[in-house]
Amino acid sequence: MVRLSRATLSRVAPAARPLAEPRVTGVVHLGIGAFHRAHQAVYTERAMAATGEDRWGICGASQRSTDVADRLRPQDCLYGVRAGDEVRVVGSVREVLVPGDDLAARLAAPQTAVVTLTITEQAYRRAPGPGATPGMVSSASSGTASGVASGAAAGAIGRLVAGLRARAAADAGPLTVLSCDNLPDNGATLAGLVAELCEPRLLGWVGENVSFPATMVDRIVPATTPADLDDVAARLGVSDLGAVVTEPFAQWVIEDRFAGDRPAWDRAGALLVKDVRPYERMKLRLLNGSHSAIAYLSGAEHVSEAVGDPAFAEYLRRLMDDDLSPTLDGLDGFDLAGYKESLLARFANPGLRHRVAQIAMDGSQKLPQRLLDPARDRLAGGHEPRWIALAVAGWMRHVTTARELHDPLADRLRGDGTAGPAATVRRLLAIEEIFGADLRENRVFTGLVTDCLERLNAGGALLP
Ligand SMILES: NC(=O)c1ccc[n+]([C@@H]2O[C@H](COP(=O)([O-])OP(=O)(O)OC[C@H]3O[C@@H](n4cnc5c(N)ncnc54)[C@H](O)[C@@H]3O)[C@@H](O)[C@H]2O)c1
Ligand SMILES: O=P(O)(O)OC[C@@H](O)[C@@H](O)[C@H](O)[C@H](O)CO
Repeated sequence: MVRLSRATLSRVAPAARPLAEPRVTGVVHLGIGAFHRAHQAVYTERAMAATGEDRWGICGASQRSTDVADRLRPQDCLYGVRAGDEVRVVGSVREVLVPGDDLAARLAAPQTAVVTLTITEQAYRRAPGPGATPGMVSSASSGTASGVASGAAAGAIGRLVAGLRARAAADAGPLTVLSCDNLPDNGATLAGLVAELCEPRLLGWVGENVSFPATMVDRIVPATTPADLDDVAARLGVSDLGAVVTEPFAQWVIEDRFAGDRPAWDRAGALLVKDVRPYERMKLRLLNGSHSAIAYLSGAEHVSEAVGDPAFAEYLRRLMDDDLSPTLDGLDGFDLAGYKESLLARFANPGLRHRVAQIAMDGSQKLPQRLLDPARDRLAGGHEPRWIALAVAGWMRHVTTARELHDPLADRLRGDGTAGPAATVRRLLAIEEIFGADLRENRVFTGLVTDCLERLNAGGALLP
């Protein structure tokens, strides 16, 4: 079958062709994975279509491999997004850079006004040790602020800082940097990590010229499978190695604090607000918290199968109702009950082959914001977060028994397989990077997690 490209677009049904054809690159994106292609790139294309502007083309940068570039470059960076039964070719991406390409030059270009990032939670991790560089876990000892300045060896945030340095030198104007990763306070978190890597003069320039608004992003985008590619090709009539499959739902809430110009994302359905935090907590705790519970407790291969089991769906309801939603505030007038039911319906979507193994990855970087912060809130109010404790016990069982463990802390998480539940809980709760210094001291929490792990190991029922 002929490959998707500008030259073969005429074979695609008119209704499935791109909505916009940008002529200028105004956005640089770090970490051009599946999520960016199905979320920010779609909003950006719709924004251009709504305004007629053609200056918000995207330059995507792959940080770690040439895979996405190898797929998209032969297709003139066009790719299909299938949401439900609808497939459309997206035209907002203009260029994909690979490691070694001059990312700093793109960040320093005056027409670049916005940088977006989806570099995964672990890329924001502060590696242990003095002078460590975020996203540089394995080479922490060589990461100093001046080492980052030299560029190539540093992680994604180091490369962003190198770009900011080039932009400051070129006096290329203000820039907005938007973290679109599933982290609490993602804007402030990123700003803090950037600040740690800036020398004083650059820090002054960043303070005056760069903003880091917080964002809440939502759209379930599983990793694309070969079957997805076949399906999209059949629907488009051309082969497409960059396709992504997602759900019809999409949400983007952005703190309205831009340093300069931006695409009209509000015209594409994004919500620009003063304070993202209530939305961000709601989504990280209810959606992502439930996702992690599914990943460590359900035993299913895909999310839809897990929620198809009525007993497991009931567990998720109790987790959300009893332990997670009571920790949310600032949502007056918002239909929280409707939101929770809509999450279960989204999870049940049989068209999304969302593997629980994908969600289970890097749990040490996800648990704190998804499940441990709400557990703290409940404990502080004198409540027993038993459903959260069950999910945490599920994670403990996972990290101590998984044949392959994908986690930056894997070496510290694996056990020798001989310890009993109480010793396992004690050992894992002592990892401060995950549990802080407080949870291991909390008798209620320790007791709940130990009971749950005993029950799980004994093959006990999830619901008492
Ligand atoms: N997929 C979703 O449903 C979804 C929804 C909301 C938010 N997100 C956010 O987007 C992130 C990426 O999801 P995805 O589905 O695109 O994943 P993906 O695996 O398709 O892409 C991940 C991208 O991040 C880069 N990356 C990975 N580790 C990195 C590191 N240490 N430093 C720098 N870059 C790194 C990869 O090179 C790749 O470009 C998630 O971790 C999450 O924070 C995803
Ligand atoms: O993408 P991660 O690895 O942060 O987490 C896995 C899922 O929980 C997540 O991707 C959700 O699908 C997404 O956050 C929905 O908006």
